[in-house]
Amino acid sequence: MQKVAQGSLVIELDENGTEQFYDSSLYMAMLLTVRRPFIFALVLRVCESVLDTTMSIVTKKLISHIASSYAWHNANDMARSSLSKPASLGHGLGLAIGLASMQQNLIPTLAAVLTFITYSLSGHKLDTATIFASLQLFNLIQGPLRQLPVTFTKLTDAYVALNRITSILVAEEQPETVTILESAEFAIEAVGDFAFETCAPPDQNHRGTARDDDMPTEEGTQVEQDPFCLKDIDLRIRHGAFVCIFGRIGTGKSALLQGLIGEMRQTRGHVRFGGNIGLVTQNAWIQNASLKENILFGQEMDTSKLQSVLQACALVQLVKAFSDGIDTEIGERGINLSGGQRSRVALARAAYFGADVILLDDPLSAVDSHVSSHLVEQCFLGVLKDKTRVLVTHHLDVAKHADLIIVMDNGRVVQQGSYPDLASMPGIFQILMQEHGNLNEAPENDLQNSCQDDPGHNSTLAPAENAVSKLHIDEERAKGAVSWAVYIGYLKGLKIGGHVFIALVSLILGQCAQVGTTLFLGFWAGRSIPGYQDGDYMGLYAGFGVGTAIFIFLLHYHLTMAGVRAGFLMFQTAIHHVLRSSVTFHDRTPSGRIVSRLTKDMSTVDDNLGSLWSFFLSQFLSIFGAIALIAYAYPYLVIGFIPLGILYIIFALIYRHSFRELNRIASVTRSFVFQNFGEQVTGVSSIRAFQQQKYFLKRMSEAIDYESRFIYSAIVANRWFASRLDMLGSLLVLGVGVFGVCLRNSVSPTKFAVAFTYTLQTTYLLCELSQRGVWLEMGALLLLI
Ligand SMILES: Nc1ncnc2c1ncn2[C@@H]1O[C@H](COP(=O)(O)OP(=O)(O)OP(=O)(O)O)[C@@H](O)[C@H]1O
Repeated sequence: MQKVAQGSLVIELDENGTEQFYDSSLYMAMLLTVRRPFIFALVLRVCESVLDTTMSIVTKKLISHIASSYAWHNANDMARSSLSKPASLGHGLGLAIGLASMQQNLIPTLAAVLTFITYSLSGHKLDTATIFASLQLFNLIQGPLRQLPVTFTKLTDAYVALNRITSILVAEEQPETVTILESAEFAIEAVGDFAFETCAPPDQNHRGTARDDDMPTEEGTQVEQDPFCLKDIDLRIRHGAFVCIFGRIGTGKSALLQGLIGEMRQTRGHVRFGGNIGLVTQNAWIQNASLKENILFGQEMDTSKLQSVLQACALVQLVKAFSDGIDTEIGERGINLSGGQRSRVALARAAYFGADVILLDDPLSAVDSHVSSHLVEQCFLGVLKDKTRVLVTHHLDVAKHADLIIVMDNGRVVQQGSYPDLASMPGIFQILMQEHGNLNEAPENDLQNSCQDDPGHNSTLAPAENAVSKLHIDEERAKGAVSWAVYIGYLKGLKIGGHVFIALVSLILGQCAQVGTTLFLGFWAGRSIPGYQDGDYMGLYAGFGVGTAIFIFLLHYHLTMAGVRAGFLMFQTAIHHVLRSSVTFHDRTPSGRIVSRLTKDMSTVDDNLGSLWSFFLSQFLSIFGAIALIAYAYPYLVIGFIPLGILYIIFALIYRHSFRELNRIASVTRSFVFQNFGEQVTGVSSIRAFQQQKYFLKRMSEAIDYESRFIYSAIVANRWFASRLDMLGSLLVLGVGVFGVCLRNSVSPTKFAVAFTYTLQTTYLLCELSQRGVWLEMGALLLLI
C-alpha cells in the first residue's frame, strides 16, 4: 500500500492500480499542461503591445496635445484614429485570452476524463476507491495548475520589465562637468565648447527662423541637421556682477546657461562656479504644491525674508488675490498661473534660495514693461544686489544697469564688455539698440508707476475681499459598496448583453455537465445503470467531458469578448471625454491623475474584469453544485452549513469593506506617485541646478512608501481572510469526515467519496470566490471614477 498524504487527507491506494493510474494520468496532464505557458506568453506579448500603444497615445499624443493646444474640435477624430491600432489588436487578444482561460479551466476536467478512459481501456476495472481517490488528486493538483500560468506570466512580466528598466539603468549618466568652488577667483569661469546631444524638435528650433529672417546662410542650412553647438566660450565673471546676455532669437543665449549648468555635453574646457547656483528656466517650472512650498523649495521658513522676496518679485498682489494666500495650491494640483506669474514664482524661488550665482533665463519675457521695471529695480538690483546675476533677456532697457554685457550669435560670444563700450562700438549690440530705439527714455515713469500701483508696497499679505477661493480638486474617492445600478448600467451602456447572456447559459449548462460527470463516475464505479457495458460508460463519460469543454469554452470566449469590448468602449469614451472636457477641468486635474486613470486603471479593467467575472460566476455555481452534492450524500450535514455560513458572511463582510477601501486609497495615492514623477522629470534641470536631487528623491520615495502602505495593508487583509476561511474549511471537512464515519453503515462509500471530494473543493472555492468578488467590485469601482 502506498500513502499519498496531502494536508489532513491520507489516501490509500493499491500499488498496481496506483502505478497504472499515475502513468495514464500524468501523461495526459503533462500533455495538456506544457502548452499553456506558450499560450500565456502569446497573450502577454499581445497585452504588452496593446498597453504600450495605449500608454504612448495617452502620454505623448493626447495629454501633450491637450496641454499645448486644447484642440477640442477634432477630439473625436483624434480619439478614433489614435485607438484604431489597439482596437484591431483587441479581437485577437479576446480569442487568445478566451482560449487560455478555457484551457486553464478545462485541464483538470479533460485530464480526469482522458485518464479514466485510458485506465479503463488498458484493462483495469474502475472502482469507487480508485475513482474518488484519483479525483481527489486531480483536485489537489488543480491549485498548483492554476498558479502555474500565473507564475509564468509574472515571470515573463518581470523579464519584460527588467529589460525595459535595464535600458534606463545602463543609459549613460550625465558627467559632473560643473565644479563649485567657494574659494574660486571668479563667480563663473567657463572655457570650452558645448553641444546638444540631439537636434531640437521642429517646434523648438529657432535656427531656421532666425536665419531666414535675418541672415540666411549656407551655414545656417547645414547646421539645421547637426545638434546646436556653443563654440569657443571664454567667460570670467566676477563675484557680485550683474551680467546681461543679448542676441537675436535662436543664437544660443539659453543654450549658454544650459552649457554652464551641465545640461549640454561639454566637448572641451571646464566650468567652475564660485558658489552655489540658482536657476530660473525660460519655461518656468512650477511644482504641484502650495505657493509657499514652491518658493521655499525645501528651505526653512523665514517670514520677513519671504515678505521681501514676494514684494521684490511683484507677487504680493497675487498672494492677496487668493483666499488661502501663500498656502494656495498652484500648478497642476491647484490654480494655473499665467506665464508671467509663473516666471515670477520661479524668480522668487531663486531669490529666496539665496544662491551665490543666479542664472535667469528670460524671466522678463512674459511680463509687461511695468512689471519688468519693478523686477529689475526691486529684485535684480534690490534683494539680489549682492549676488552674481546672469540675465538672458530681450529687454534692452536693462542693459544700462549691467556690469557686463555678453552678445551671442550663432553659438558664439561675439561681443562682451560694459554698456558704454558696446553701445559705442559697431556690432550686433549697436544694431539691436538701434532697432529697439532709444531706450533711455521710457522706464523712469514706468518705475514710478510700478511703485505706486504695486501692492508689494503694502506689506500685509492678508487676502483681499474678492480673493479667489482654492480651486484645487482633491482626488475623489468613491465610498461604500458598488450598487447594482452600476453593474446594470455597465451592461446596458456597453452593449454586451448578448455576450453576457450566452456566457451565463453556458455557465449553468457547463456546471450541470461538470456535476453530472462526477455523479456519472459514481454510477460507472457501481455499474448501477442496467444494461450498460464498459464501452457505454466510457462513451457517455467522454460525452460529458466534451460537453463540459464546449460550455467552458463558450463561457470564457463570450465573457472575454464582452470584457475586451467593454474595455475599449470605456477607453474610447474616457479619451473622448478627456479631450472634450473644459479648460477648467484640465486646469484643475493633474495630468498625472488622468494618465493614471487612462493607463494603469484602464489596464486593470481590460486585463481583469472579463476574467474576474468568469471566475467569479463559475466558482459561485461550483459552490452551489458542491453543496447540492453534499446534501445528496448527507442531507443532515446541510444544517451544519448554517453556522459556518453565518461566520463566513461575517468574515467576508469585514474583509470586503477593508480590502475595498484600502485598494481605493492605494489607487488614489498612486496618482500622486505619477504626479510627482511627471513633475520631477519636467523640472529636472532646475532640480539639478539647485542641487536638490536628494530632497526630491526623498519626496519621491515618500510618495511611493505612502502608496505601498495601503497595498501592503490590503495584502495583510487578504491573508487575514484566507486564514479564517481555512479554519472554516477545516471545520467543514471535519464535519463530513465525522458524518462519514458515524454513518458508514447506512451511506454508501461512493456517496461519501462524492461528498468528501466536493467539500475539499468548496473550501478552496469559497476563498477564491470572496477574493475575486472584491476584485470585481474594485474593477467596477474604476468605472465610477
Ligand atoms: N534641448 C535642446 N536640444 C537640442 N537643441 C536645442 C535644445 N534647445 C535649443 N536647441 C537648439 O539651440 C538653438 C539655440 O537655442 P536657444 O534656446 O539657446 O536660443 P535663444 O538664443 O535662447 O533664443 P530665444 O531668444 O528665442 O530664447 C535653437 O535654435 C535650437 O535649435
